[in-house]
Amino acid sequence: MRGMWTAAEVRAAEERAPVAESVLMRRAAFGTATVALSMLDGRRRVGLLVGAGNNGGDALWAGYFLRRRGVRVYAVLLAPERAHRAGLAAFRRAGGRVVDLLPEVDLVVDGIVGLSGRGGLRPDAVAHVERVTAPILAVDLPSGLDADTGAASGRHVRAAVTVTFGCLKPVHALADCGDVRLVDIGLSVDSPYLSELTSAEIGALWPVPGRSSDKYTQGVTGVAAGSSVYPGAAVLATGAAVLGTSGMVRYAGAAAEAVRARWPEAICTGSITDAGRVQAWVVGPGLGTGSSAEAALRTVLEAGVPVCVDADAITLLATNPSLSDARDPATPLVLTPHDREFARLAGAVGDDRVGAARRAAARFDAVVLLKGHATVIAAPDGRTLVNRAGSSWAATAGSGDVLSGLIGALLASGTDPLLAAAGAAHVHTLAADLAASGAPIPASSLLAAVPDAVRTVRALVPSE
Ligand SMILES: NC(=O)C1=CN([C@@H]2O[C@H](COP(=O)(O)OP(=O)(O)OC[C@H]3O[C@@H](n4cnc5c(N)ncnc54)[C@H](O)[C@@H]3O)[C@@H](O)[C@H]2O)[C@@H](O)CC1
Ligand SMILES: [K+]
Repeated sequence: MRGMWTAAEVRAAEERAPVAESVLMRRAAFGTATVALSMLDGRRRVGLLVGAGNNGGDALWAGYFLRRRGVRVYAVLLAPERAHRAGLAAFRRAGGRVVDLLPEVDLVVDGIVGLSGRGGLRPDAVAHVERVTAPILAVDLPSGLDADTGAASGRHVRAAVTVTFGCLKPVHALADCGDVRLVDIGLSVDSPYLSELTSAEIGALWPVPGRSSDKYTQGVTGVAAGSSVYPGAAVLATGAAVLGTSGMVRYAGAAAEAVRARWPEAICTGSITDAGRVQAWVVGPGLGTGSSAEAALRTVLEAGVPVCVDADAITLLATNPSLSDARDPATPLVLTPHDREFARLAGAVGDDRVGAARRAAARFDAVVLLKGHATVIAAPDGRTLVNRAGSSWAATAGSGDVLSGLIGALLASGTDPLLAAAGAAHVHTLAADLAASGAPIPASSLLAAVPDAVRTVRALVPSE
């Protein structure tokens, strides 16, 4: 698990550190210089863009270390009177040159602004950044991005590599920071604000049958989805539940014929009340928002088993909040909104996607999976995970139906709801990458790649 901490948490850790800020800065700068040398690969000209604070200080000290390795280093000071004094003195002593405009260089170090950055790049910084043709190494984070939210409220630096210190920050998973390198500077931090599971961890949590397993061991997933207008959503969600685990799947709804034709292994009925026992329900994809859909949602919420509420069922919950009263508060709920569904349910997402998901998770006492290129998954107890997509191929019609089917299958297996949602999101994006391999794909191809994706993450699990 890779943890990420907010700017405030990093500052608190800095204050607790047993060494002075200047020592931390030199460690950070030495790490930056080391990464810069690896990027230079023998070339010898570096430019620094230096802002007003300690981020610029890191860059200047990195320039000092680079000078000691014989690199020619030029620095543009964006706020000369506020440039880090000790860093600038060391840089000059070592033979670094302060210039008005960067000459042609092999690498540019972005020390414009770091953890304290607010808003996008200022116009003077934009002018310097726009002239850059060399790869950019961002110090701590690409300037112009927000450390905690990854949001770009204006122009920002596009970094080939970001070098960060002590611990990762949310921006490193929520925005494009290029290749992120972490340098240990001896900070100690508590439990993370946001975490990302590794593929091997997803592989380890994925339910697989043991020697004594039967079709019930991994639970029975119920799928209440689809309608005569949208039978495809039912076929996709049921298929994902079928392929996600080796547990059994029951489908209940108006698309029973279509589901039976595609997935003979699913047990199909026309109504939820006839479906029999399940260990988790998926409700919503293609269900519609009429009275029968509302009745279906109410029935599964009353069933006393974990429920994944997706698509139309989210809209129903948003328009009729009293439906939540049907739920036994002890049973887990997973909500899987995209931004528009989230807005109906809990107000506009805004720039702070992690904060928005966390607030909604607390308010609805549910795991909230907020879809995006970086999908944020928040649990009511505050644990928050992020799943980064390797590509955007999963952004296609029907893709969400596959995701909710996978979540349902993991919930039925008894997996912790936060991990069920995060595990499903991970396998879902991986399946999209595997299926697409560089070309657009329909959701049915994504679905067909689910076994390959599960195999891929399972293969990474270290054998006992
Ligand atoms: N906190 C820590 O533990 C450590 C921090 N270090 C460095 O210190 C940095 C944080 O330094 P500071 O808190 O001095 O702040 P920054 O260097 O991030 O920002 C400095 C000042 O720039 C101004 N500013 C804000 N937004 C701006 C924008 N969009 N454009 C231009 N100027 C803007 C503000 O006046 C701000 O106080 C970190 O990102 C990291 O690089 C490292 O030296 C290692 C240790
Ligand atoms: K920076």
